[in-house]
Amino acid sequence: MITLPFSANAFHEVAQQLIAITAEVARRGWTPATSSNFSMRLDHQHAVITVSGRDKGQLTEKDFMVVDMNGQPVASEHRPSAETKLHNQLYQHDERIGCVLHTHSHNQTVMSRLCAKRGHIALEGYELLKAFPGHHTHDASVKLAVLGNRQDMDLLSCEVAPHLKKNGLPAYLIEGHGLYAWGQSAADAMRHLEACEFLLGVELEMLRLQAAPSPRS
Ligand SMILES: CSCCC(=O)C(=O)COP(=O)(O)O
Ligand SMILES: [Zn+2]
Repeated sequence: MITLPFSANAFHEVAQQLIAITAEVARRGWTPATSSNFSMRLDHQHAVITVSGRDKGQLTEKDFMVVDMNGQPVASEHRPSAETKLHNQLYQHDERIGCVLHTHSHNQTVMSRLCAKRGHIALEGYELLKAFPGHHTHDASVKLAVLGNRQDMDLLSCEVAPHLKKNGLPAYLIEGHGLYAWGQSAADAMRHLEACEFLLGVELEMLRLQAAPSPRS
């Protein structure tokens, strides 16, 4: 009998939670063309993450695997997500982080390109800011960081590191790429992802309306 260095029951439970969330995220169209990746902390030393290259709208338990906190596969022949390093960076940054969701929605991609030079998107005056931890009023201004994209995950994680030190929103955008959002639980991470997606959609709509000729002119 093979002894696994993690609990098979815990893997099953975590994979089922991720399957439910990813099916919903994919249904909303935020995971085109096999993009996106999803993970949850399994225990102190392990995380469950999507296998690289899978259609994220069709995930079953076979599309998840376990990695250690250095991103090495554990008891799996599969290749973990190409972006495993960014997930592990978050788990190592804060022991309380339990789930990381990465998506490539239309709104995330367009807004990341429009705001890349500024390096952030200011979100102000929205009741939905209260979806983020520590925010109790619409009357606030928070910055969603927009980081430069890189193919080298070591370099990309270096872009991310200063953002994590600032203790800002539990999310960041990568230019022309997509959004990372996280939380203590899968539900928290999903709430943060949904709030970012909604607010980016509203900001994009406002930019469109400001650019359009007014109906009276
Ligand atoms: C086809 S999208 C390019 C890779 C990417 O950005 C992504 O999110 C999916 O990569 P993975 O290795 O996790 O499937
Ligand atoms: Zn990606």
